[in-house]
Amino acid sequence: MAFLSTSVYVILFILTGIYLFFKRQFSFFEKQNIPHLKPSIPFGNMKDVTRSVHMLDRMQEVFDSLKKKSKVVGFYNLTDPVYMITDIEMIKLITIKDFNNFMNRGVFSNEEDEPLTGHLFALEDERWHFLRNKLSPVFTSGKLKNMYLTIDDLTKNLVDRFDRMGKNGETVEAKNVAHRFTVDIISSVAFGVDSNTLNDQHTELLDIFKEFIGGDASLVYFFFILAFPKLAKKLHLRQFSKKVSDFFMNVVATNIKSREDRNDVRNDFLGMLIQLKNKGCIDGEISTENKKLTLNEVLAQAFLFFFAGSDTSSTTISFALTELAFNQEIQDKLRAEISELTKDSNEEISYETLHEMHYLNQVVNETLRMYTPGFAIIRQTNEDYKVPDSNITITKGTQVLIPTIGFHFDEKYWKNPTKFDPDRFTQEEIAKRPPQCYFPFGEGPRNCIGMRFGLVNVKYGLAMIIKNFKVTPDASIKYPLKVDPKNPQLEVKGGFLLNFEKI
Ligand code: HEM
Repeated sequence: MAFLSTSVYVILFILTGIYLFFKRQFSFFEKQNIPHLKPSIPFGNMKDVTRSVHMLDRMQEVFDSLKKKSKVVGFYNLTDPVYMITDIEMIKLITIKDFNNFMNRGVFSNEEDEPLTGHLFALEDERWHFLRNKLSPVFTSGKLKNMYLTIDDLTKNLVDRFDRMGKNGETVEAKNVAHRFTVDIISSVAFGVDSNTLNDQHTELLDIFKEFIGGDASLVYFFFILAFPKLAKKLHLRQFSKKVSDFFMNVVATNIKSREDRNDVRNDFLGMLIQLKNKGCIDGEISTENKKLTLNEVLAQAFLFFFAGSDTSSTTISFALTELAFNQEIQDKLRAEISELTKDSNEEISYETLHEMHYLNQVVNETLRMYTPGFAIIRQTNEDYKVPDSNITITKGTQVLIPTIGFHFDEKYWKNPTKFDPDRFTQEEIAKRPPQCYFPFGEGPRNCIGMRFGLVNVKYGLAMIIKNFKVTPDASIKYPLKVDPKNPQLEVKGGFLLNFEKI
């Protein structure tokens, strides 16, 4: 009997402790008098996210409900309070003017246990600064031009693949093919591996990618690590499974060694990373700091390029193709531009010609407005930050979230924002808007380092497909397109099912 009553006390004690913990966590914004949506125990503002609501839609909902109340509002990522920005002037302050206070993202990194987490996206302060300086020359347009031949070859494989599937009368899941295309490009230039997944070879890379993204169980794990990076590090949690880490470390380290043994010097990403490891600078670049990269630093960056670059680019291609399938007049106009600019060049698309395709640029910009793969930007404060012209102070060490998707659909800047309309991106229309309302690649010194490379992949892939095929939607796709809430990336519910008829 005495044992029973002790157990009841222990249970009551634990339950009271849990209740007080949630109460304290969820009073954060109330105490600061910052507007927020009521959190629910235990998920905060993340209730139903990954089940019936996509994270992107939840951010949009919070942004739309609170944007008129304050330029900074509250959002509970599970129990972790995060400040959400709803004002474009604040974007400029956080990402550019007061960058030194918002240099970091405060995301998980644990190089000791897991060297691959020492990548540019996660690194902080001086380590980030050092690597960003070292890596920036890798992404200049001159270097990109050197890699264009690789992209060119693989784009032809992409057309062949669609052609084969089209001839068989198959409806194609476009993301599956577009993802193989971007995986082939990035594994070639970042790892030195000719993966050829477009021709169904080396598909273990695709399996590893799936494992990296994970299923439902790992999504909860993913959000836990995102919300509590310091605790996750203390608990020695891994961000990637050992299988994923071992695979990449082995593949890339083996290719580095093989290139070094053969004295095989190339100008692709891996080649330049090897130069940074062995000499501390890239051939032909002037560097004030010749400190070299370690092997682990090189492996972590190659790993990041693969994951940051392949899915973002293939998602953009897939949404663009699907919108073009539903908007035939836009597709025809785009095809006319491509045909006009390639008629004197044996139908080839050179690097220079690609950059002359202004309507293609508009189509891609509009796709990235509506279907932004990086639908929010994260920063973390180093010090308390007083928000100008307000009573709000952003507390030191908390994260700040800039919901890109909220601004990309804000009627203040975009008329009829749910309509796919590339004409929003003519020079005249761009000049009518404040530039800060559109930022698919982030903003400021910590923006996307791979933007040029990503855009070339997307544009070249799209141009070659539209030049060669008439794309139509499968009857099963619903329009307007809805993203699948169960998928952490942006995917159409049911898949990007399209038909490709050779022209
Ligand atoms: C359509 C394609 C892409 C989109 C939409 C995209 C978007 C983004 C966004 C929104 C960020 C965060 C920026 C910020 O916080 O201000 C980012 C960061 C980053 N992206 Fe991309 N990205 C794309 C392609 C690529 C490619 C191809 C690579 C590399 C090969 C790449 C490498 C990176 C890296 C390394 C960072 C972290 C930069 C830093 O913290 O200094 N991305 N990207």
